[in-house]
Amino acid sequence: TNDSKSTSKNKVVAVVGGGLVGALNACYFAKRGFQVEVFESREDIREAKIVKGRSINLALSHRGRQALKQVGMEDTIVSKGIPMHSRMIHSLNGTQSPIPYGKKGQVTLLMQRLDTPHSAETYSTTKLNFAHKLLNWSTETGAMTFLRADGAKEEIQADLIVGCDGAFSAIRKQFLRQSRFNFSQTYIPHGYLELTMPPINGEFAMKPNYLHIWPRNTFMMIALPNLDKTFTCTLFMPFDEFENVTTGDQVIEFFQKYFPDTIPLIGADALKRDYFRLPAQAMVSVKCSPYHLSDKCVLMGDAAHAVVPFYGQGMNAGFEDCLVFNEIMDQLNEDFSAVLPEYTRVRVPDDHAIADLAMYNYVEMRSHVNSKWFLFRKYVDNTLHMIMPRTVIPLYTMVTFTRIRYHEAVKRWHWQDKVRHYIVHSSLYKGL
Ligand SMILES: Cc1cc2nc3c(=O)[nH]c(=O)nc-3n(C[C@H](O)[C@H](O)[C@H](O)COP(=O)(O)OP(=O)(O)OC[C@H]3O[C@@H](n4cnc5c(N)ncnc54)[C@H](O)[C@@H]3O)c2cc1C
Ligand SMILES: Cc1cnn(-c2ccc(OCc3ccccc3)c(C(=O)O)c2)c1-c1ccc(Cl)c(F)c1
Repeated sequence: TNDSKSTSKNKVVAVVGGGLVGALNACYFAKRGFQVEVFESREDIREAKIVKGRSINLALSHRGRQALKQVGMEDTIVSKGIPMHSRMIHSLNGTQSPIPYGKKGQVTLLMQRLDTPHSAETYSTTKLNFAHKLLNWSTETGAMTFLRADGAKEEIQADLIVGCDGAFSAIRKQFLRQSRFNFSQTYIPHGYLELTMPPINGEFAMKPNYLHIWPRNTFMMIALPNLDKTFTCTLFMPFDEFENVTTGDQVIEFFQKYFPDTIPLIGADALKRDYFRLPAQAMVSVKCSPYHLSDKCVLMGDAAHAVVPFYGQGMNAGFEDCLVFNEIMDQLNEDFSAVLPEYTRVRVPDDHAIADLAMYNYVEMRSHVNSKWFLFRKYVDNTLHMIMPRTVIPLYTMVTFTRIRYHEAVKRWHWQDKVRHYIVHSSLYKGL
């Protein structure tokens, strides 16, 4: 019909979910001249404080930065971020060992979760509808039903629906009823809890430009710096273990055993109080395909692929979804009937690869990564890379500091493992 030829000017794109990926997507479509309506179930976050239980700070790396750059948002986010150029590995005896990420400029950037949603408002053609919760939508007519704060139901139509409503997506529910839709969901036995490490005499309690890691096999903790000179510490531990720690004294005993250096920095009283502020949160891994439904609807971000946070790539992968979709919109000049299936064909293998890599990291770290092993592994990676920079690129480097497609990085990593095996073994035989 001739309206598919009409310019994007008078087409309406409904972005369901105003989180990190929804907000960025709104910018991408608005920049193209579409009329964008964002529907977000939560109240306007300018009123609401920190969302309960959500990770409040995140590691932004290369893929995410490239996506932000495309819509001119990189500078504002980067200016409010703190660069982390190395990991700081905390051993049980309190020794701190820095391991640089690699070359200069290879930094991961601390990003505050609350920064992006309102960036979408910079475009006049974008309307943010808060307190609009999607209840259902029809795959025949594309009509969406929203529940508003006043309890009224509102029916909305759009030329394209972009499902960015997170790991428990209501948009994806309709996909589950389509034949040939593949879906898997796995909860891991670990939970996470966030603790705040306050500044000491107005200064960071630890070195700020590092991603602090306490690898203790089953128990892991990380600390990311915040602009207000606090650190947000995230403790990862099996739910069974969380259930064993029920009193303040047991918390201190546990930290004394595994993270002794953090007790004076978090403060024993704050530790006893904050530890019980919220229950440990669950972590789920969701994989599905296809990501689209005819020329009507497409899933992006956690709605398409929720990953466990052991690679710090969930948001980066979701942001890269927006960038890849935009590249395909250019290639197929915004023809949704061609863009959507091509997006599924290109993006599913990569998002499934990072979901697998994140789960692999979780299993690796949970089973045998303590500080010695962490240091050894990274030392080997960095040394091999120094000796043969074009032959061996550490997997973490490919994932975090390049836009090598996630599934290509995995293929290359398997190939490198063979090469490394061969080098080690052949030199062993020579030595014998
Ligand atoms: C502990 C932890 C640490 C993490 N650390 C990192 C990190 O360091 N780096 C990184 O890249 N990623 C990290 N992540 C992953 C990152 O948080 C997610 O990948 C990212 O938030 C996904 O963004 P999204 O917009 O797709 O989904 P969400 O951020 O979940 O946003 C979904 C939005 O949709 C709204 N919504 C939901 N249902 C409806 C509905 N029915 N109607 C309307 N609106 C709805 C929600 O209110 C929400 O605002 C971490 C995750 C966790 C849990
Ligand atoms: C938020 C964020 C950003 N990046 N990373 C990350 C993840 C894994 C890493 O190595 C895995 C490994 C080290 C040694 C041996 C095998 C695997 C490294 C690294 O190489 O520095 C960095 C995280 C993160 C997230 C959760 C936990 Cl629990 C954690 F520790 C870190």
